[in-house]
Amino acid sequence: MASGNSTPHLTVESLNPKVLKCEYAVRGEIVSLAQKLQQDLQANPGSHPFEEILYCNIGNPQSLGQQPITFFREVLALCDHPNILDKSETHGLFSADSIERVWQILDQIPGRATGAYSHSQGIKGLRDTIAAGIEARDGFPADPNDIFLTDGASPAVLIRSENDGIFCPIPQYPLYSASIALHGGTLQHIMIFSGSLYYLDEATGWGLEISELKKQLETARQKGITVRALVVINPGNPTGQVLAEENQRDIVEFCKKEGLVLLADEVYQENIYVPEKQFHSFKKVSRSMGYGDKDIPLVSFQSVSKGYYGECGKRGGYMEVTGFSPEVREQIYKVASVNLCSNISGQILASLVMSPPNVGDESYESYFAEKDGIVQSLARLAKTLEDGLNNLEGVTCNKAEGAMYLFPRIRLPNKAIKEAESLKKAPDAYYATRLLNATGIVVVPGSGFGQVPGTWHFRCTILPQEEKIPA
Ligand SMILES: Cc1ncc(COP(=O)(O)O)c(CN[C@@H]2CONC2=O)c1O
Repeated sequence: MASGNSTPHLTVESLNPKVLKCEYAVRGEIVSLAQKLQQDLQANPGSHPFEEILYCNIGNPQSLGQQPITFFREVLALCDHPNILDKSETHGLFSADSIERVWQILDQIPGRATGAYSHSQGIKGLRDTIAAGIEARDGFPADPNDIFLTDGASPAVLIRSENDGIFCPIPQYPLYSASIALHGGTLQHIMIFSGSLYYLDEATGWGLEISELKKQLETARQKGITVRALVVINPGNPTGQVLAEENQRDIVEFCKKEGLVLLADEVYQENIYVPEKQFHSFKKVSRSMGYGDKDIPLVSFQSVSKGYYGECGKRGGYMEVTGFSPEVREQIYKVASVNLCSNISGQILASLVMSPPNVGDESYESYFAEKDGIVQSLARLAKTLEDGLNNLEGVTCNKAEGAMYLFPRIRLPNKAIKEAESLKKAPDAYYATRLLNATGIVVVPGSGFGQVPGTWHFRCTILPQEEKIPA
């Protein structure tokens, strides 16, 4: 007898509250509205005061016309179809060094099968290549067994309970706040301490003041929160700053002294646009201070989604896990093994990103020309957009030293703020909605990243093709 109960078992109310608490502004309601406007334009051209939607909300370079790196794609294509490797036509279409690299990679894959599951940390030979690439970058040893290949830079955040805190920068990339919400921890914002609110000082280019970190840690402890890790995103998202090496040393010292795990998100390490800044990995900084594997727990994240490669959809990346006891390492491995392994194309791409063609290789000239062309274009875009935004009334914008975004501050008249409040919207979300409806440009409200109360921002990517930037 069918039960008379027609009440649906699964409702929003019965979902895991941690899921409801999780927010990710990069693809929030503004994007949903943009997709609706896009459908309008397709159905009724001329139905809005613009011809196209310009998605400046997400760091997705190839969706805006950036071309993939030829060498990387030649290797990926042949790895997935090795049957043509020996054909003469193939040698006419693919470079000798990409064919050579494919043989090397396939010899590292059991059964040469890119369709098979791999080791849960990723294919050992590819981890060897990545570790060698890290050593070449930093000048310090890297152990392939510390490398976990991942489907993108998805952090392994160590959370025990609601009273565990993770220090995240404000503004922060909402992957962290979302992940922490899902895992049930507390997001302990750097520079935000209860009572007197103090954030990263926009006027000093978003640097990390250690003195305030110390105060914040004290406040957290008084609230009974056990801060366990510090997330640093360098270059920064959404703020685009590149940390000075001195500042990095202070951060390492702070984590060492306070017993914090340092989570170094370095996915924009190849996105540096100003000559006065260079990328220094936190691994290199900590080792140059004499801190070895036994002295500081450090997890470094890299991704194939950013840099000059922009292979977001291939879902590749790694985390280098150092400084943990064998027992903790075992637990991290166990969690990684639950997902069996990351996708093989992403693994191959991660190894290519960390070991691209060298001077003298057949592909080097074309590889370097493509890479340099993309990085120089991004640098021009960052500067052009920064200047354009600073010329707008009521807008001020720090330069983007790196990464892929600008995070301008907008000064809104009280009338607009009142109107936003009446619509129960954050003023910068109201601004972003009005901007979208008027121009078709999609940006992310600053309230999705966190900001000093009473200040309003939005995040805009530097990714549209150069010819579109003047408009
Ligand atoms: C700082 C940072 N870390 C990690 C990631 C995750 O990257 P993958 O999972 O693709 O490796 C991103 C993606 N950036 C998002 C996506 O596009 N715009 C953003 O702000 C990021 O900006």
